[in-house]
Amino acid sequence: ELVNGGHQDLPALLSFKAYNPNATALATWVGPNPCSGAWFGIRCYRGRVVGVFLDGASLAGAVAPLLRLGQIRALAVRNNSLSGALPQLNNATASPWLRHLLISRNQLTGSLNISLDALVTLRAEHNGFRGGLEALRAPMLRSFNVSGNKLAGEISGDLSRFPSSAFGDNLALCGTPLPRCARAYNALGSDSSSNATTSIAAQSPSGGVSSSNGGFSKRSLTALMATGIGNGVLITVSLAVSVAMFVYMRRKLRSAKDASDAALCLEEEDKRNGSDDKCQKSGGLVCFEGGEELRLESLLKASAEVLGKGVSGSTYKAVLEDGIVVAVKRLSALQFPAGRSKAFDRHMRLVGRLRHRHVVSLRGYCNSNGERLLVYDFLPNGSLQSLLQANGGGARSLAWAARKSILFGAAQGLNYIHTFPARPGLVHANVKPSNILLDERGGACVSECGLMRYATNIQQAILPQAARCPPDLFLGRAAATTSSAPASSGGWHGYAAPELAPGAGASARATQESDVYSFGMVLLEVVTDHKAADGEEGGEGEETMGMVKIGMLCTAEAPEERPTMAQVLAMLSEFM
Ligand SMILES: Nc1ncnc2c1ncn2[C@@H]1O[C@H](COP(=O)(O)OP(=O)(O)OP(=O)(O)O)[C@@H](O)[C@H]1O
Repeated sequence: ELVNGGHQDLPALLSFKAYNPNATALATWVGPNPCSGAWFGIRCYRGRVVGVFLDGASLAGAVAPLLRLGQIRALAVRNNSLSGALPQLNNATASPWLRHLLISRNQLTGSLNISLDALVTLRAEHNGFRGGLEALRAPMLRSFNVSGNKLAGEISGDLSRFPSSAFGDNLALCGTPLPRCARAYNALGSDSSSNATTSIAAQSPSGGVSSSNGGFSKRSLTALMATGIGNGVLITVSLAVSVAMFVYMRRKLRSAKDASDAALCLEEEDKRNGSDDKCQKSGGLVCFEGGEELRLESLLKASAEVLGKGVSGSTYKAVLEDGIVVAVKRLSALQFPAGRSKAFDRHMRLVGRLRHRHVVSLRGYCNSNGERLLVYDFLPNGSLQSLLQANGGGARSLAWAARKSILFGAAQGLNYIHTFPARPGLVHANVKPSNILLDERGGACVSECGLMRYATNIQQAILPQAARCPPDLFLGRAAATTSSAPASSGGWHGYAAPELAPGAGASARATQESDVYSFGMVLLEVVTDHKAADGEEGGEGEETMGMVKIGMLCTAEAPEERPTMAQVLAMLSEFM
């Protein structure tokens, strides 16, 4: 590491320090050897600097010198005042080992001209980057966000696999996962057009329509979890558990050499040494693809609001320190008692692998001390339930094309789940409108795959038999609502298949056939609600009848008579 008598990485670090001669964070950057162990925020490996961790250190100047460090693998300088352009980064100009580049919330400008084979994390949100994304090539990228910049142009190729929240609030980005470039597609109808390109950061605090206490003021997730929503006994227990977990995690993190370092799972990656296992232990949180940056500590500290409470638990919208928004589901201790932990873990690891544009991605989960938290992508446009419930004719204004698109999307998501290579095959087990969420474009995403198979007291939540008839065809909205479940109950309601009814026996388990039944119930509600509200237009009457037929097939009494989701999808595609 010594070149001409000096440490090879010294010039780059001192160039950076020159911008910040009086910065407290860099006060320890003195002496000839950055790897002496005394330099704050520096991580070395075999005598070379491999990590620089200076988040929130009130630093100014250019980031370029740090990117000249020849062996750097992780650079985290979020929440500073760094400015100037990001240099062109490729395997010749930058460290070929650079895996994590976290530069969000600075004042960086210029274009994102990056072509790095090893790059896994690129967090560049909330800067002033301009231009397009065509010069961004990083085949290994798993965690990515460029929202809140001034980017424009088409999102194409590999980058399209990231969620729309990764691109939001830019000047003029378009193409999958954002609306098409030529003309913004708006599946939700006229009123929601402004939502189509809204960034996570710019969303309304209530996250669009939700079934819940919309006016809840923002508080930390720990505080909200501790307060609970309506369960006095759980307050103390959850507070104790949360505080215990928090303290435990803090101690663990403090013992680490550098707290920021922990955020990158760097050590784990070094240990795994190229293993392609995508799950990493991240401070008590098992994280999956796209959730690598999640830490339990920051989750618990996140500002949060209640989205709603169902039988399986409570769901919160949590805004993390770096502006990332996630939905955190805290499973009810009653429904998910501590036992069967291994089976639960196995299931979650499987669900964490589901990646489909019509399935809400699980980014991580935590299962310890009886506390079970699931972290999902936050979907900003509420659920199908909230759409159908919207009063003042809101549901009726949902265009026929949008209804078909939501059903088609949900069917694709379910079909993906059913055909996912797993033994035994995956079952959703709780298909209902509140578990069909809407993304930025109004596209449907199926949420909470398989959770209910691990609930133990679910029978208590089942509504009376009377609530389980399919909604009467062509009834008005009010009548249809009465015949299905009270939407706010959040329980296992009228969408569940008859073979799972109370009294069917403890051994009655949800199956792919019962999922098809529930989907059929949802379909009938969506289709008949429209007919009652809007009257016929063009070929819609015929289409309605055709769709109703599909719904009736799905809701056949005998499970074996129901079509598979693949068949349902094929039938639905006739109408798309
Ligand atoms: N990932 C998410 N993004 C945005 N909103 C969500 C997300 N997950 C759930 N929600 C919303 O939060 C609310 C509560 O959801 P939750 O899953 O806790 O209850 P539920 O679906 O009503 O009942 P159940 O417990 O049976 O699933 C619902 O309105 C749901 O649409």
